This record gives sequence, C-alpha cells and structure tokens, in this order.
Amino acid sequence: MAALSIEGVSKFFGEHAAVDGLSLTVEPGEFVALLGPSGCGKTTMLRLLAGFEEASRGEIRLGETLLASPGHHLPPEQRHMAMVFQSYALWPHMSVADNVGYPLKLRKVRGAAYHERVQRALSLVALEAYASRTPQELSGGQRQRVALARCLVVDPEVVLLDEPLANLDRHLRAAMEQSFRDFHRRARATMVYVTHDQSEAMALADRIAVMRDGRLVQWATPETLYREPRNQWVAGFIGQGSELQIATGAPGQRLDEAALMQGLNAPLTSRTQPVLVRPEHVRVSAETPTARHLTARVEHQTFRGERFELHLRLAHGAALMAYHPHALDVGQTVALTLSEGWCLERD
Ligand SMILES: Nc1ncnc2c1ncn2[C@@H]1O[C@H](COP(=O)(O)OP(=O)(O)OP(=O)(O)O)[C@@H](O)[C@H]1O
Repeated sequence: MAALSIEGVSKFFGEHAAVDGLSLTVEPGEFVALLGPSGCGKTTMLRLLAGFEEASRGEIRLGETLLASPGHHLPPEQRHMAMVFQSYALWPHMSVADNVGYPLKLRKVRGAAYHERVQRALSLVALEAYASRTPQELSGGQRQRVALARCLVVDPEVVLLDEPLANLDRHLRAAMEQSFRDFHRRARATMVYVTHDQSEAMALADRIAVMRDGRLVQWATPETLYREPRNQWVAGFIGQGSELQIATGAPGQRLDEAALMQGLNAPLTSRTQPVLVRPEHVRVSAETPTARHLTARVEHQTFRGERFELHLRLAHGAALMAYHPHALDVGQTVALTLSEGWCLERD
C-alpha cells in the first residue's frame, strides 16, 4: 500500500477557492477524517482525490503514481480508489449480491472468482445472510454496509466516504461507527472520511484534518485536537469548554492551577491571552469560597443523565462551563478551582 500525498492543492470555482493550498500526507492504511463546517471544501477535496474534479493548482500522488497536477489528470477508474456516498446509490431492483458484484461485472470478472470476491466483500460487512434480499428489504445501516461491500469488492487502495452516516438516526450512527472501525481493521485500506460531525470524526479517525474556508487549520490526532487545539476557532469547534482571557502564557502553552489563578487575578487590561478550560478541569464546590478559589454563580444547569452540565458566571463576568455529579440551585454561589488550561492562538 502507498501513502496518499496532497501538496498545495487548490480548486477554484470562478474566483472562489473551494480548496485553498491544502497539503497533507495520509499514511498507508490510515483512517483520516476531513472535518469542518458546511461549505469549507471537504466534499470538493474528496472529489479531487477521486478524480471527479480537476485541481486548479498543486499535486496529488498515491505512492509513486501522480494522480493530478497542472495539466495532468488521471481518470477516476485508474486511481485504485472507491467512493461511498451518503445516498448509498444502490440498484433497487438488484439483489444485495448483485449490487456488490456490479463493479466486478464491469471489470469482466466472472465465474468462481466473481462469487468468491462477492462472498468475501459481504463477509467484511457481516451481510452474508442477506445476499439474496433487495435493498428495500434492508435497514438504512444495512444498506450502507452493502454500499461499503460494493466499494471493497474491487480491493481499492483508498476508500473515500462522503458523510456516509448522514441519513441514519443517532442510535444507528453510533452502531455504524463500530461497523466502520471493524471494517477498516479488516479491509486495511486507507480511508478518507468526510464529515461535519466532530464527535463522529473523533470516534473514527486516526487523524483529523480540520478545514475552514478551504484551508487546513489543524492536522492532528483526535486527542491532540481535543487537548491542544491550535486556535480559538478549533477550540470552539471540537468538544466543549470555555474561553477565558488571562494575563499570562503564550499560544501552545499549558498552564497549571497556580498560573491560571495568577493570570485571572491580574488587572483586566493586561488579560489578553485566550485560554481554553475544559469542563473536566473545573472543580466545583458548594463550600464558601476562600482566597485560593474563584467565585461563580450558577446561571443554569442541564441534566445529562450521568452528570449535570453547569453554566457558571465568574465574579468578573466571564462564562464558564463545568460538570457536577448532582444538581445545584440556580443563583447559588460556588467555589471553583481550575486545574489546567491551554493557551490558544487568536483567530
Ligand atoms: N461545482 C461547483 N460550482 C461552484 N461552486 C461550487 C461547486 N462545488 C462546490 N462549490 C462551492 O465550494 C465551496 C465548498 O463546497 P463543498 O461542497 O466542498 O463544501 P463541504 O465542506 O463539503 O460542505 P457540506 O458539508 O455542506 O457538503 C462552497 O462554497 C460551494 O458552494
């Protein structure tokens, strides 16, 4: 298997850059997500990889093979890639097995080889027992697994997935996340998965490319994105948390409790560094605040089953989110300590 490298790729529609100077390298067999809000260029990037769009600038390579560069465009069928769409795009009148085997027929694979490859693809998505049904006789999740099997049957080096879970309900999406992980482990193909849902990207991907306005903002593991988001925008997009302005630290620095307290108690005009504080780093106590605490008021709270989400207002006016095991009174004063914070770049 080969690495997929994207080098300075841009795509213009008229004056507008849908993808703007994007560079990244996907390792062989890696599962990566392209994540960003609607219109940030994720689907366009995926279509550039598939060969459905021509790049305006830059190069795309799969190992030694040049797929795209100015004046060069390898057609989709020669790229060793397969794409799975949100809409499944199955043939309604064909059986599951025939749908899965369709790309093999196009490639003139026949006889025992055909049946063996269809069986193998169906077993990768655990649908052997459904081979003779039609897509109408399947659930949404099962249909999506048929679409996966159909793309795998041709042994692609790279599988491109465009919001494949968008049409499924919340519970089914969670179950399908596990199917996708199993599928990736067994298929061993490189996978590029487009989504605007950060929790889906975090659950599935080895690494995530966060995109905004056609540009790559951060390219990192889910854990790094959560713990060390590069700037204010990424911090707001990934996970929950609050941003405070403090008088110490520099972007990319982690602050401990003492540094946070010192930076928060400085005069307002010197508090210019944005700091992300995750809710799990806020300790809330109903005791009377002492000098080593911050003071806050409970503005509202939301019951989330395993805990309450508290929305607090600090004495100097900033909002702060925290978790707590039981309900407090709205309007009540609480004592807080912040165990750590992460200094962000300004947008
Ligand atoms: N064929 C096209 N012609 C003109 N503009 C286009 C075309 N395809 C995409 N765009 C524009 O390029 C930008 C990026 O679109 P793209 O579909 O890649 O975004 P996206 O991040 O996948 O969004 P979504 O999550 O809503 O699908 C948008 O502003 C879109 O309007």
